[in-house]
Amino acid sequence: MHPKSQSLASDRQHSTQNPKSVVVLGAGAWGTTLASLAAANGHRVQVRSRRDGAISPSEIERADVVVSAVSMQGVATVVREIQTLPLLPATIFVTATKGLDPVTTLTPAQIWQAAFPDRSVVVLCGPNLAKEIQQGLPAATVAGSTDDNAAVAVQAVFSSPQFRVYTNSDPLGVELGGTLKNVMAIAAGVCDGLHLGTNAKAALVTRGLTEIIRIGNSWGAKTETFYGLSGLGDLLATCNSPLSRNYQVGYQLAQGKTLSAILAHLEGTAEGVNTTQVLMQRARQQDIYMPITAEVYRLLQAEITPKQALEALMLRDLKSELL
Ligand SMILES: NC(=O)c1ccc[n+]([C@@H]2O[C@H](COP(=O)([O-])OP(=O)(O)OC[C@H]3O[C@@H](n4cnc5c(N)ncnc54)[C@H](O)[C@@H]3O)[C@@H](O)[C@H]2O)c1
Ligand SMILES: O=P(O)(O)OC[C@H](O)CO
Repeated sequence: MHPKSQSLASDRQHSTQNPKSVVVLGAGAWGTTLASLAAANGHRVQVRSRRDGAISPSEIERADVVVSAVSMQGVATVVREIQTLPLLPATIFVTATKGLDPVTTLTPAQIWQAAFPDRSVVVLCGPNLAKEIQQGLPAATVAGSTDDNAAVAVQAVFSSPQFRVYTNSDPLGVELGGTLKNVMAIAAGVCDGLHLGTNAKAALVTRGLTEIIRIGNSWGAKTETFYGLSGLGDLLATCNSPLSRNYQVGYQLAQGKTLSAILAHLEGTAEGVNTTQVLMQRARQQDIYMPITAEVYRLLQAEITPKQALEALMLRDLKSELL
Protein backbone atom coordinates (compact mmCIF):
# COMPACT_ATOMS: atom_id res chain seq x y z
CA MET A 1 0.00 0.00 0.00
CA HIS A 2 1.33 3.46 -0.89
CA PRO A 3 2.71 5.13 2.29
CA LYS A 4 0.40 8.18 1.78
CA SER A 5 -2.69 6.03 1.34
CA GLN A 6 -1.51 3.84 4.27
CA SER A 7 -1.31 6.88 6.56
CA LEU A 8 -4.69 8.04 5.27
CA ALA A 9 -6.13 4.57 5.67
CA SER A 10 -4.88 4.34 9.25
CA ASP A 11 -6.74 7.59 10.03
CA ARG A 12 -9.92 5.97 8.74
CA GLN A 13 -9.70 3.21 11.39
CA HIS A 14 -9.09 5.22 14.56
CA SER A 15 -11.83 7.85 14.67
CA THR A 16 -13.36 6.56 17.93
CA GLN A 17 -9.94 6.00 19.59
CA ASN A 18 -9.03 9.58 18.72
CA PRO A 19 -11.88 11.80 19.99
CA LYS A 20 -11.93 15.26 18.45
CA SER A 21 -13.36 18.56 19.71
CA VAL A 22 -16.13 19.50 17.27
CA VAL A 23 -18.02 22.80 17.28
CA VAL A 24 -21.20 22.92 15.16
CA LEU A 25 -22.47 26.35 14.12
CA GLY A 26 -26.22 26.28 13.51
CA ALA A 27 -28.72 24.34 15.61
CA GLY A 28 -31.22 23.72 12.84
CA ALA A 29 -32.26 20.39 11.37
CA TRP A 30 -28.91 19.69 9.75
CA GLY A 31 -26.61 21.12 12.42
CA THR A 32 -28.25 19.07 15.16
CA THR A 33 -28.16 15.96 12.98
CA LEU A 34 -24.45 16.34 12.22
CA ALA A 35 -23.77 16.99 15.91
CA SER A 36 -25.55 13.75 16.81
CA LEU A 37 -23.55 11.77 14.24
CA ALA A 38 -20.21 13.10 15.57
CA ALA A 39 -21.23 12.61 19.22
CA ALA A 40 -22.33 9.02 18.49
CA ASN A 41 -18.75 8.42 17.27
CA GLY A 42 -17.38 9.49 20.63
CA HIS A 43 -16.29 13.03 19.74
CA ARG A 44 -16.73 16.02 22.06
CA VAL A 45 -19.42 18.09 20.35
CA GLN A 46 -20.75 21.58 21.06
CA VAL A 47 -23.68 22.99 19.09
CA ARG A 48 -23.97 26.78 18.85
CA SER A 49 -27.28 28.36 18.01
CA ARG A 50 -27.86 31.97 17.02
CA ARG A 51 -30.03 32.17 20.13
CA ASP A 52 -26.95 31.44 22.29
CA GLY A 53 -25.52 34.85 21.38
CA ALA A 54 -21.88 35.52 20.51
CA ILE A 55 -19.42 32.62 20.61
CA SER A 56 -16.83 33.00 23.39
CA PRO A 57 -13.12 32.33 22.68
CA SER A 58 -13.11 29.50 25.21
CA GLU A 59 -15.82 27.68 23.22
CA ILE A 60 -13.82 27.50 20.02
CA GLU A 61 -10.10 27.99 20.72
CA ARG A 62 -9.57 24.24 21.27
CA ALA A 63 -11.80 23.03 18.42
CA ASP A 64 -10.25 20.49 16.04
CA VAL A 65 -13.20 20.80 13.63
CA VAL A 66 -15.62 23.71 13.16
CA VAL A 67 -18.75 22.70 11.23
CA SER A 68 -20.91 25.42 9.64
CA ALA A 69 -24.47 24.18 9.14
CA VAL A 70 -26.22 27.53 9.06
CA SER A 71 -28.50 28.50 6.18
CA MET A 72 -26.97 30.58 3.38
CA GLN A 73 -28.36 33.79 4.81
CA GLY A 74 -26.18 33.34 7.89
CA VAL A 75 -22.86 32.29 6.33
CA ALA A 76 -21.26 35.71 5.89
CA THR A 77 -22.21 36.79 9.42
CA VAL A 78 -20.91 33.60 10.98
CA VAL A 79 -17.63 33.78 9.03
CA ARG A 80 -17.04 37.34 10.23
CA GLU A 81 -17.72 36.27 13.83
CA ILE A 82 -15.29 33.34 13.67
CA GLN A 83 -12.61 35.59 12.17
CA THR A 84 -12.49 37.51 15.46
CA LEU A 85 -11.84 34.37 17.56
CA PRO A 86 -8.67 32.37 18.42
CA LEU A 87 -8.31 28.98 16.72
CA LEU A 88 -5.82 26.10 16.81
CA PRO A 89 -3.40 26.19 13.86
CA ALA A 90 -4.77 22.88 12.55
CA THR A 91 -8.49 23.58 13.01
CA ILE A 92 -10.43 22.23 9.99
CA PHE A 93 -13.51 24.04 8.68
CA VAL A 94 -16.43 21.95 7.41
CA THR A 95 -19.19 23.69 5.47
CA ALA A 96 -22.53 21.90 5.07
CA THR A 97 -24.56 24.82 3.74
CA LYS A 98 -26.12 24.32 0.27
CA GLY A 99 -26.52 27.81 -1.17
CA LEU A 100 -25.02 30.69 -3.14
CA ASP A 101 -24.26 34.20 -1.90
CA PRO A 102 -26.86 36.51 -3.51
CA VAL A 103 -24.39 39.36 -3.96
CA THR A 104 -21.12 37.66 -4.95
CA THR A 105 -22.59 34.31 -6.21
CA LEU A 106 -19.79 32.68 -4.19
CA THR A 107 -20.37 29.26 -2.64
CA PRO A 108 -20.12 28.85 1.17
CA ALA A 109 -16.77 27.04 0.88
CA GLN A 110 -15.39 29.88 -1.27
CA ILE A 111 -16.50 32.37 1.40
CA TRP A 112 -14.90 30.31 4.19
CA GLN A 113 -11.69 29.81 2.17
CA ALA A 114 -11.42 33.52 1.29
CA ALA A 115 -11.73 34.39 4.99
CA PHE A 116 -9.26 31.70 6.08
CA PRO A 117 -6.86 31.28 3.10
CA ASP A 118 -4.32 29.25 5.09
CA ARG A 119 -6.78 26.77 6.56
CA SER A 120 -8.33 23.54 5.27
CA VAL A 121 -11.97 23.74 4.24
CA VAL A 122 -14.00 20.58 3.66
CA VAL A 123 -17.41 20.54 1.96
CA LEU A 124 -19.95 18.03 3.27
CA CYS A 125 -22.70 17.28 0.73
CA GLY A 126 -24.79 14.29 -0.24
CA PRO A 127 -28.26 12.68 -0.33
CA ASN A 128 -28.91 13.58 3.30
CA LEU A 129 -32.54 14.19 4.21
CA ALA A 130 -32.03 15.05 7.88
CA LYS A 131 -35.23 13.46 9.13
CA GLU A 132 -34.27 10.03 7.77
CA ILE A 133 -30.81 10.27 9.36
CA GLN A 134 -32.39 11.35 12.66
CA GLN A 135 -34.49 8.15 12.46
CA GLY A 136 -31.28 6.11 12.18
CA LEU A 137 -31.82 5.15 8.55
CA PRO A 138 -28.66 4.51 6.48
CA ALA A 139 -27.20 7.28 4.32
CA ALA A 140 -24.00 8.28 2.54
CA THR A 141 -22.33 11.61 1.94
CA VAL A 142 -19.18 13.19 0.52
CA ALA A 143 -16.37 15.08 2.26
CA GLY A 144 -14.87 17.18 -0.52
CA SER A 145 -11.56 18.99 -0.19
CA THR A 146 -8.33 19.71 -2.07
CA ASP A 147 -6.64 18.70 1.20
CA ASP A 148 -6.86 14.89 1.26
CA ASN A 149 -5.81 14.67 4.89
CA ALA A 150 -8.52 17.11 5.95
CA ALA A 151 -11.14 15.18 3.96
CA VAL A 152 -10.04 11.90 5.57
CA ALA A 153 -10.10 13.49 9.05
CA VAL A 154 -13.68 14.71 8.47
CA GLN A 155 -14.59 11.31 7.02
CA ALA A 156 -13.40 9.73 10.29
CA VAL A 157 -15.38 12.16 12.46
CA PHE A 158 -18.74 11.35 10.84
CA SER A 159 -18.44 7.82 9.40
CA SER A 160 -20.40 5.03 11.05
CA PRO A 161 -22.28 1.86 10.01
CA GLN A 162 -25.30 4.17 9.47
CA PHE A 163 -23.56 7.08 7.77
CA ARG A 164 -20.96 6.28 5.10
CA VAL A 165 -18.68 9.19 4.18
CA TYR A 166 -16.69 9.20 0.93
CA THR A 167 -13.89 11.64 0.13
CA ASN A 168 -13.62 13.61 -3.10
CA SER A 169 -10.86 15.96 -4.29
CA ASP A 170 -13.29 18.22 -6.23
CA PRO A 171 -14.91 20.26 -3.42
CA LEU A 172 -16.44 22.74 -5.86
CA GLY A 173 -18.22 19.97 -7.76
CA VAL A 174 -19.38 18.38 -4.50
CA GLU A 175 -20.76 21.69 -3.23
CA LEU A 176 -22.39 22.74 -6.53
CA GLY A 177 -24.09 19.35 -6.89
CA GLY A 178 -25.68 19.69 -3.47
CA THR A 179 -26.63 23.30 -4.10
CA LEU A 180 -27.96 23.33 -7.67
CA LYS A 181 -30.11 20.21 -7.12
CA ASN A 182 -32.37 22.38 -4.96
CA VAL A 183 -33.55 24.27 -8.06
CA MET A 184 -34.44 21.00 -9.77
CA ALA A 185 -36.17 19.80 -6.59
CA ILE A 186 -38.56 22.74 -6.84
CA ALA A 187 -39.28 21.72 -10.44
CA ALA A 188 -39.74 18.10 -9.35
CA GLY A 189 -42.26 19.20 -6.73
CA VAL A 190 -44.19 21.06 -9.43
CA CYS A 191 -44.10 17.95 -11.63
CA ASP A 192 -45.62 15.79 -8.87
CA GLY A 193 -47.99 18.54 -7.77
CA LEU A 194 -49.39 18.58 -11.32
CA HIS A 195 -49.55 14.76 -11.27
CA LEU A 196 -47.55 14.48 -14.51
CA GLY A 197 -46.36 10.97 -13.79
CA THR A 198 -43.07 9.06 -13.53
CA ASN A 199 -41.99 9.49 -17.14
CA ALA A 200 -42.16 13.25 -16.83
CA LYS A 201 -40.25 13.21 -13.52
CA ALA A 202 -37.54 10.96 -15.02
CA ALA A 203 -37.14 13.31 -17.98
CA LEU A 204 -37.01 16.35 -15.70
CA VAL A 205 -34.40 14.90 -13.34
CA THR A 206 -32.25 13.71 -16.26
CA ARG A 207 -32.36 17.05 -18.07
CA GLY A 208 -31.90 18.80 -14.74
CA LEU A 209 -28.62 16.94 -14.18
CA THR A 210 -27.48 17.98 -17.68
CA GLU A 211 -28.20 21.61 -16.77
CA ILE A 212 -26.34 21.31 -13.46
CA ILE A 213 -23.29 19.82 -15.18
CA ARG A 214 -23.38 22.51 -17.90
CA ILE A 215 -23.10 25.39 -15.45
CA GLY A 216 -20.99 23.38 -13.00
CA ASN A 217 -18.34 22.92 -15.71
CA SER A 218 -18.38 26.68 -16.37
CA TRP A 219 -17.67 27.16 -12.63
CA GLY A 220 -14.65 24.85 -12.90
CA ALA A 221 -16.12 21.65 -11.43
CA LYS A 222 -15.48 18.17 -12.81
CA THR A 223 -18.23 16.41 -14.78
CA GLU A 224 -17.66 13.09 -13.04
CA THR A 225 -18.31 14.61 -9.60
CA PHE A 226 -21.92 15.35 -10.64
CA TYR A 227 -22.54 11.63 -11.31
CA GLY A 228 -21.62 10.91 -7.68
CA LEU A 229 -23.45 11.08 -4.37
CA SER A 230 -23.40 14.87 -4.06
CA GLY A 231 -24.71 15.29 -7.61
CA LEU A 232 -27.00 12.58 -8.98
CA GLY A 233 -27.37 11.06 -5.51
CA ASP A 234 -28.61 14.24 -3.86
CA LEU A 235 -30.73 15.09 -6.91
CA LEU A 236 -32.55 11.75 -6.68
CA ALA A 237 -33.10 12.02 -2.91
CA THR A 238 -34.34 15.59 -3.00
CA CYS A 239 -36.49 15.31 -6.16
CA ASN A 240 -38.28 12.21 -4.87
CA SER A 241 -39.03 13.05 -1.25
CA PRO A 242 -41.70 15.19 0.41
CA LEU A 243 -39.15 15.51 3.23
CA SER A 244 -37.30 17.98 0.99
CA ARG A 245 -38.29 21.57 1.72
CA ASN A 246 -37.48 22.54 -1.86
CA TYR A 247 -39.67 19.75 -3.23
CA GLN A 248 -42.44 20.96 -0.90
CA VAL A 249 -42.18 24.49 -2.32
CA GLY A 250 -42.67 23.20 -5.87
CA TYR A 251 -45.47 20.84 -4.91
CA GLN A 252 -47.40 23.58 -3.14
CA LEU A 253 -46.85 26.06 -5.99
CA ALA A 254 -48.48 23.49 -8.27
CA GLN A 255 -51.41 23.41 -5.86
CA GLY A 256 -51.88 27.12 -6.46
CA LYS A 257 -50.40 28.50 -3.23
CA THR A 258 -48.33 31.68 -3.33
CA LEU A 259 -44.62 31.52 -2.55
CA SER A 260 -44.99 33.83 0.45
CA ALA A 261 -47.73 31.65 1.92
CA ILE A 262 -45.65 28.51 1.38
CA LEU A 263 -42.52 29.98 3.00
CA ALA A 264 -44.53 31.38 5.91
CA HIS A 265 -45.53 27.85 6.93
CA LEU A 266 -42.46 25.90 5.80
CA GLU A 267 -40.50 24.08 8.50
CA GLY A 268 -36.87 25.12 8.00
CA THR A 269 -35.08 26.60 5.00
CA ALA A 270 -35.72 26.03 1.28
CA GLU A 271 -32.39 27.21 -0.11
CA GLY A 272 -33.51 26.61 -3.69
CA VAL A 273 -35.59 29.82 -3.77
CA ASN A 274 -32.51 32.03 -3.32
CA THR A 275 -30.29 29.67 -5.32
CA THR A 276 -32.59 29.96 -8.35
CA GLN A 277 -32.25 33.75 -8.34
CA VAL A 278 -28.46 33.62 -8.04
CA LEU A 279 -28.14 30.86 -10.64
CA MET A 280 -30.16 32.88 -13.18
CA GLN A 281 -27.91 35.87 -12.50
CA ARG A 282 -24.82 33.76 -13.19
CA ALA A 283 -26.33 32.00 -16.24
CA ARG A 284 -27.14 35.40 -17.78
CA GLN A 285 -23.64 36.73 -16.98
CA GLN A 286 -22.01 33.65 -18.51
CA ASP A 287 -24.63 33.26 -21.31
CA ILE A 288 -25.33 29.66 -20.30
CA TYR A 289 -28.54 27.91 -21.43
CA MET A 290 -30.48 26.87 -18.31
CA PRO A 291 -34.10 26.27 -19.47
CA ILE A 292 -35.39 24.46 -16.35
CA THR A 293 -33.78 27.00 -14.04
CA ALA A 294 -35.28 29.82 -16.13
CA GLU A 295 -38.81 28.40 -15.81
CA VAL A 296 -38.40 27.81 -12.05
CA TYR A 297 -37.19 31.40 -11.78
CA ARG A 298 -40.24 32.77 -13.67
CA LEU A 299 -42.52 30.61 -11.53
CA LEU A 300 -40.95 31.88 -8.28
CA GLN A 301 -41.37 35.44 -9.60
CA ALA A 302 -45.07 34.64 -10.20
CA GLU A 303 -44.60 35.61 -13.85
CA ILE A 304 -46.11 32.31 -15.02
CA THR A 305 -48.27 29.49 -13.65
CA PRO A 306 -46.93 25.94 -13.08
CA LYS A 307 -48.80 24.75 -16.19
CA GLN A 308 -47.30 27.54 -18.30
CA ALA A 309 -43.83 26.59 -16.98
CA LEU A 310 -44.40 23.01 -18.09
CA GLU A 311 -45.65 24.07 -21.54
CA ALA A 312 -42.66 26.37 -21.96
CA LEU A 313 -40.32 23.45 -21.30
CA MET A 314 -42.15 20.95 -23.51
CA LEU A 315 -42.80 23.25 -26.48
CA ARG A 316 -39.23 24.50 -26.98
CA ASP A 317 -37.42 23.99 -30.29
CA LEU A 318 -36.46 20.36 -30.75
CA LYS A 319 -32.71 19.74 -30.30
CA SER A 320 -30.07 17.11 -29.74
CA GLU A 321 -30.03 15.63 -26.23
CA LEU A 322 -26.35 16.49 -25.98
CA LEU A 323 -26.74 20.24 -26.50
N1 LIG B 1 -32.27 19.71 6.62
C1 LIG B 1 -31.64 18.88 5.82
O1 LIG B 1 -32.12 17.78 5.50
C2 LIG B 1 -30.30 19.28 5.25
C3 LIG B 1 -29.42 18.28 4.85
C4 LIG B 1 -28.21 18.65 4.29
C5 LIG B 1 -27.87 19.99 4.17
N2 LIG B 1 -28.74 20.93 4.59
C6 LIG B 1 -28.32 22.33 4.42
O2 LIG B 1 -27.89 22.82 5.70
C7 LIG B 1 -28.21 24.21 5.81
C8 LIG B 1 -29.08 24.39 7.04
O3 LIG B 1 -30.25 23.66 6.76
P1 LIG B 1 -31.27 23.27 7.92
O4 LIG B 1 -32.19 22.25 7.37
O5 LIG B 1 -30.53 22.97 9.17
O6 LIG B 1 -32.05 24.66 8.06
P2 LIG B 1 -32.81 25.21 9.34
O7 LIG B 1 -33.66 26.33 8.85
O8 LIG B 1 -33.42 24.08 10.10
O9 LIG B 1 -31.62 25.79 10.25
C9 LIG B 1 -30.84 26.84 9.79
C10 LIG B 1 -30.02 27.27 10.98
O10 LIG B 1 -29.15 28.32 10.57
C11 LIG B 1 -29.14 29.28 11.62
N3 LIG B 1 -28.72 30.60 11.17
C12 LIG B 1 -29.22 31.31 10.15
N4 LIG B 1 -28.62 32.50 10.10
C13 LIG B 1 -27.71 32.50 11.11
C14 LIG B 1 -26.77 33.43 11.60
N5 LIG B 1 -26.64 34.62 11.00
N6 LIG B 1 -26.02 33.12 12.66
C15 LIG B 1 -26.14 31.92 13.25
N7 LIG B 1 -27.01 30.99 12.86
C16 LIG B 1 -27.78 31.30 11.79
C17 LIG B 1 -30.58 29.29 12.10
O11 LIG B 1 -30.67 29.88 13.39
C18 LIG B 1 -30.90 27.81 12.10
O12 LIG B 1 -30.53 27.23 13.32
C19 LIG B 1 -28.92 24.59 4.51
O13 LIG B 1 -28.02 25.20 3.62
C20 LIG B 1 -29.40 23.24 3.95
O14 LIG B 1 -29.50 23.25 2.54
C21 LIG B 1 -29.94 20.63 5.12
O1 LIG C 1 -34.90 19.85 2.45
P1 LIG C 1 -33.96 20.19 1.31
O2 LIG C 1 -34.65 20.33 -0.01
O3 LIG C 1 -33.06 21.35 1.69
O4 LIG C 1 -32.99 18.91 1.12
C1 LIG C 1 -32.29 18.46 2.25
C2 LIG C 1 -30.95 17.93 1.82
O5 LIG C 1 -30.22 18.89 1.07
C3 LIG C 1 -31.07 16.65 1.03
O6 LIG C 1 -29.77 16.18 0.72
